Amino acid sequence: MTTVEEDVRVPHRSRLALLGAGVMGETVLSGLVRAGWDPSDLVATDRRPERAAELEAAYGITMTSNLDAVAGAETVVLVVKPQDMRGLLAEIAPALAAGALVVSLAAGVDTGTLEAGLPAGQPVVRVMANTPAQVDEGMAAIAAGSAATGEHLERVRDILSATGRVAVVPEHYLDAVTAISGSGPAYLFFVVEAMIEAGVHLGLPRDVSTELVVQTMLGSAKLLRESGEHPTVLRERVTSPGGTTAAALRELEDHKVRAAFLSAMEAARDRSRALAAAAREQQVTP
Ligand SMILES: NC(=O)C1=CN([C@@H]2O[C@H](COP(=O)(O)OP(=O)(O)OC[C@H]3O[C@@H](n4cnc5c(N)ncnc54)[C@H](O)[C@@H]3O)[C@@H](O)[C@H]2O)C=CC1
Ligand SMILES: O=C(O)[C@@H]1CCC=N1
Repeated sequence: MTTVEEDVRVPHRSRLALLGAGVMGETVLSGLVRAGWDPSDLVATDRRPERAAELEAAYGITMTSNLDAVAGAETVVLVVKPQDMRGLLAEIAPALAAGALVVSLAAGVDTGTLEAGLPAGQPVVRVMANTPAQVDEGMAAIAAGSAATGEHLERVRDILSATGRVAVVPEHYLDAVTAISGSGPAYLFFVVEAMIEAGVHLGLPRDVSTELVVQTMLGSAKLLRESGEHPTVLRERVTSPGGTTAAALRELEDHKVRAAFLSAMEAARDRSRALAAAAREQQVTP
């Protein structure tokens, strides 16, 4: 890890500043604290004062203004919504230390758009993460902007690997990554919800149905990971000829559930592209 350079403007000498401490921002911050980062090496901001107070109390992290946070930070992590990125870049660009690494977790917003809102040559890394990082089982994909080096990618990998797995990918994969692993937890929770309701419909008490479904989801994920088998093989092992599973799967195929998943993920990919286009149109030069 490089050291923070001396800078007389610096009110907080942080290693990492995180701007936008909502759901995903807290996911990153809490993971770093769990991984043993000293809270005094972290500084964060949120434009909602009550949210800032909540995180300060929960993690002992200094919550400050965007400009204070950015000045002197060697890594600046942006976790605001894509629609709020333009304003945030314009606000922080004059205060960024030369060479500070800017990391964006926003869906859609590409590194070209980020770079256009920052001083020339500022290194940028774009990330797509997900909420299972809250239990250290996250999946993140990262891509370098034009001025980011291997050292910058390694720094981001270090930050994110505190809470799960990290893949380095070409940037043009990131809209698809967003559709699959970024939004993915929501699809799986949706399936869990549907199965719990089905259990209730079949006469199971809600708590029993919930326990059955959640453990089945967890066990199936663990079996997939630990066996290394293809999901088709694992599904076939459950599907006895003429049995109950085959009857259920036939209904899922008849209701075009597989095609619905494909359409859903195309819609997510297209929305990521639309967010990128909107962010590009909003872009301002510092
Ligand atoms: N929630 C998720 O599962 C995932 C979210 N993301 C991305 O993370 C970003 C944040 O999403 P969420 O955390 O879900 O949204 P959120 O709405 O929970 O958090 C955004 C936070 O940013 C704060 N904020 C907005 N403008 C600000 C500014 N100028 N300065 C300081 N704070 C500001 C808001 O007060 C809010 O607390 C989005 O760009 C989203 O695409 C990416 C992957 C997964
Ligand atoms: O729904 C969204 O736009 C964000 C990006 C991926 C997950 N949540």
